[in-house]
Amino acid sequence: MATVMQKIKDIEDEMARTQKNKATAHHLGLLKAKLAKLRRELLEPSTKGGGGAGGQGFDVTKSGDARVGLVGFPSVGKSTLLNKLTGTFSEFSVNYYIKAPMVPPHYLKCLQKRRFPKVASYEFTTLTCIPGVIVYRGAKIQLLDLPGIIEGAKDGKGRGRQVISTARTCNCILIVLDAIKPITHKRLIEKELEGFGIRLNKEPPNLTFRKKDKGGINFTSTVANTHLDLDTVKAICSEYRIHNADITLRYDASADDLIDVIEGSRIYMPCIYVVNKIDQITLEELEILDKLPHYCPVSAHLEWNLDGLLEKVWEYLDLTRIYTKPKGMNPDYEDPVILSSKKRTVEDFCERIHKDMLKQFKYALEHELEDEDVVQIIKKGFCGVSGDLLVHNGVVCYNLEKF
Ligand SMILES: Nc1nc2c(ncn2[C@@H]2O[C@H](COP(=O)(O)OP(=O)(O)OP(=O)(O)O)[C@@H](O)[C@H]2O)c(=O)[nH]1
Ligand SMILES: [K+]
Ligand SMILES: [Mg+2]
Repeated sequence: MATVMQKIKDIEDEMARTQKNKATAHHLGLLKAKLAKLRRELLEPSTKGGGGAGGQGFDVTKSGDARVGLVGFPSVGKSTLLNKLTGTFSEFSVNYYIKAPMVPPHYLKCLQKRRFPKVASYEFTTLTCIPGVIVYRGAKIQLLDLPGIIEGAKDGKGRGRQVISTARTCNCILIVLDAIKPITHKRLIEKELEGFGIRLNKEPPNLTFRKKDKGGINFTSTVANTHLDLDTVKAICSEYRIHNADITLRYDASADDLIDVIEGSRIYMPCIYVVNKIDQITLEELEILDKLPHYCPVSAHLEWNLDGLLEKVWEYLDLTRIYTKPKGMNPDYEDPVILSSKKRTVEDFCERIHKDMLKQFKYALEHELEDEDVVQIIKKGFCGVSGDLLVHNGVVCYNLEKF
């Protein structure tokens, strides 16, 4: 019997042979669905087809407000970059904690155990996942240096699957590229991540897919669509043994988008292409790189543009800083509470600082907080305090005192 790997290869070959046109669209859709199913099979730890590390990532405790993973081919400079970022920005980095008066004990513990990844000219210098932490604009950002991956990583080559499984747990991925290596490397790494269900710099498909008991496949679209027709949609659904469903597109979705929705478990993640070793290229080449979307050229070794990179990471993480203001004191601008921009209601804020606090609020929980808002928490007694919302010069106060 053909292995899963062989089946995947056969389908990929057939897709490459098949000309793309209206007549073959539904057949290609079917092949894509088959491929997605086989890839999932490969990733499930229980199946025999994949071998290797299954869907398990490295065992590194998540810490801080956000996690950023460095992914790339061997020897592109991932470890150099991590060392420089956590070393150069010492006022933001681990040293900060040692000087800071209120070092959370678990951070101290992880600092004492801290290792710096080894840098060397040979490939596969880093064989495990090495975490580092920086503090940037008050946010604790965990950086993960990951072993180099090679083509075929998602299918079990090298430590690739472990690397990509770990990448799935990140809030942002840095694909590190070598400025003097072929540009095709970018596409190869993207393919490896995509094969593992990671979608880069992409919003979740804006389409609804609702299974039902009867009525067949009902396909509607609110916009003109160029990729999907009823035949293709039916072919994809039949591959998943779905015979009754309502599908509504609100944009020009592709067969892959529909498959992503049916498969579920896709992760939509911001990604920055960090082109390293720009000390090796000409100014003209650098100017071209600088204009490409999502690119950030750096030289880790010479520490060029590392501040630019951090700024971009900050932008892509899209975090919201909320300062707290103890009663009768100035807001604490040193140690903000960090929220994701997608989860930043007062309720989310309370949940972050204390689960119990949530019970004490009755009002204002739905209010969305803005970056650099100040929140004053005034607690009184233990009983059901409720809140009055005051917004004053961009300062948000929850005045609970009068209750
Ligand atoms: N010229 C130049 N060389 C660099 C730069 N950054 C890293 N290097 C060199 O590239 C080589 C590989 O660096 P590493 O940091 O070990 O690369 P890596 O991606 O962690 O490699 P693996 O762990 O093996 O996957 C080393 O010889 C570094 O000195 C840079 O900005 N410019
Ligand atoms: K190396
Ligand atoms: Mg390394």
